[in-house]
Amino acid sequence: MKKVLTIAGSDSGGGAGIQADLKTFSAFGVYGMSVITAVTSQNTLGVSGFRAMPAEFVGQQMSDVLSDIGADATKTGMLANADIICEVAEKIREFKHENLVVDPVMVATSGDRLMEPEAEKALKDKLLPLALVVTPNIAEAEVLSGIRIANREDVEKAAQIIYGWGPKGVIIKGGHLSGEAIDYYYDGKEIYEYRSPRVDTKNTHGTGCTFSAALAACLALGMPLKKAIPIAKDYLYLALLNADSLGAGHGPTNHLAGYFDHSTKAIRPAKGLPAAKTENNSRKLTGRKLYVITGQEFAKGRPVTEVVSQALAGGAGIIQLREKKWTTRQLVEVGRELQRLARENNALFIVNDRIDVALAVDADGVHLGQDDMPVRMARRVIGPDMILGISAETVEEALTAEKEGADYIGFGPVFHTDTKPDAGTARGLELLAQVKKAVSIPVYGIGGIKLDNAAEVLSAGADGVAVITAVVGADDITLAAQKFIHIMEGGR
Ligand SMILES: Cc1ncc(COP(=O)(O)OP(=O)(O)O)c(N)n1
Ligand SMILES: Cc1nc(C(=O)O)sc1CCOP(=O)(O)O
Ligand SMILES: [Mg+2]
Repeated sequence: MKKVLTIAGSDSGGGAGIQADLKTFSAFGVYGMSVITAVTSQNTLGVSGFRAMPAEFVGQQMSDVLSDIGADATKTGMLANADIICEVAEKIREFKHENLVVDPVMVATSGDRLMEPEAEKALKDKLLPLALVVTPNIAEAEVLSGIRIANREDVEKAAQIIYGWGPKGVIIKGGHLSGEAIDYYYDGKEIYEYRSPRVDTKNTHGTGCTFSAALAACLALGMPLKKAIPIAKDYLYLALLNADSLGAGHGPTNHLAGYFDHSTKAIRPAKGLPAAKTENNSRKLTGRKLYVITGQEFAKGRPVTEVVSQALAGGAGIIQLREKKWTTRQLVEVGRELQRLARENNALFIVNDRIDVALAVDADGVHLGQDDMPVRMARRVIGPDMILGISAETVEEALTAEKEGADYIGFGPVFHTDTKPDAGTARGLELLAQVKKAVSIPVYGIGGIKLDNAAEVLSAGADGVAVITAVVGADDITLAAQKFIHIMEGGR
């Protein structure tokens, strides 16, 4: 398991601090450890008081966990005073810890101070230079930068000033500004925006802790910051959306919203967690130029398993099970067999339309169209590691699919096809080229692709071709697949 350490204060109310961090770590499937800097006495209405730990005892906790268990990422939250900050910074340096998320906790949602004002200098001088990223909200960014923030321009200025204190990145969380919840990430060169719809709730206690803990968990899981930020943001969005009103004030968010559905009282499977694709998914497709899709009615009476075996023998890199008229039982039975055949041949196996079948047979991926489950929702259901292919016939559809979590685009119909009666008119090679330019995930051309036009499809930019009849309907399936590959590798 990846291991994540939080160095923060205990929240007796359970919604922020150490408690929020550990719940978040659990939701991301990482092993959570805690170094407690202070014990606060608080509930949803406010903080009635806190007792800080002696600084050297904070250091002792850090030494004990880091020398034995170690951590793939660490986050800091409430550090209470300058002595603790200096001690934490020293230990971070001693253990050469790089994946450090600093959440500069100064004031609670309730308005209560959680850090002595004199400690700000220690935070800037000692800890920020060690941070991979610092995650102030607007109020904290104002304190750290010394400027008032009212708009995006001010955010940029503040981010640059804070960057000057030494962190490798700055995320200013715009949740406290009005309108959409926009977070701004500054990497020293550019400002990136991450948007999510605003959740209308008073249950915002612990949002900063939760976001930074999610970020640390993602870093521990090996994601780069640019990838981790939208995932942490998505996780927080779901936690806010599913927050129950506990207590009379600002209630906590629902850290385990991805696991437990309060409306049905059902434990959700882990695959229901908010998830974003891994970078790796698209890379799994690299070099796989021939994508063969089944279609029993075009197979001249040969069983689908035989067709697929022959296509694999000819070098098909991806197989899709697409049988519109089959029962679920047929799909899972044959699906299981096709998955086995694909693995044996080092190919990928994708199921068309049916997420449930794809999950049931442990397929490598699922392919969905524009009328199927929305991409984000599908991604949540299948988890981060399964390949998600999405059909698109315009640049806009392709861009949206990519943004929402698709791993590849099936663009079509490139040419006229009778195989899919509802496919619409041919979209052409020019539009294919535009789609390819617009997205950074692989694009497969589909629809009416034959041996005599496959090379043009690749020249227009496609990463490969997806075909039904040209392979499934060929007299010699293996030979047809081999010829496609030969042509696409530059042969004639
Ligand atoms: C690789 C690939 N691209 C596109 C499609 C078409 O999917 P969809 O638009 O959902 O239509 P149906 O195939 O379900 O009729 C595909 N299957 N594969
Ligand atoms: C399944 C499918 N999807 C299409 C799309 O445009 O999205 S065209 C298509 C049929 C592809 O079959 P053939 O290779 O026989 O033309
Ligand atoms: Mg479909």
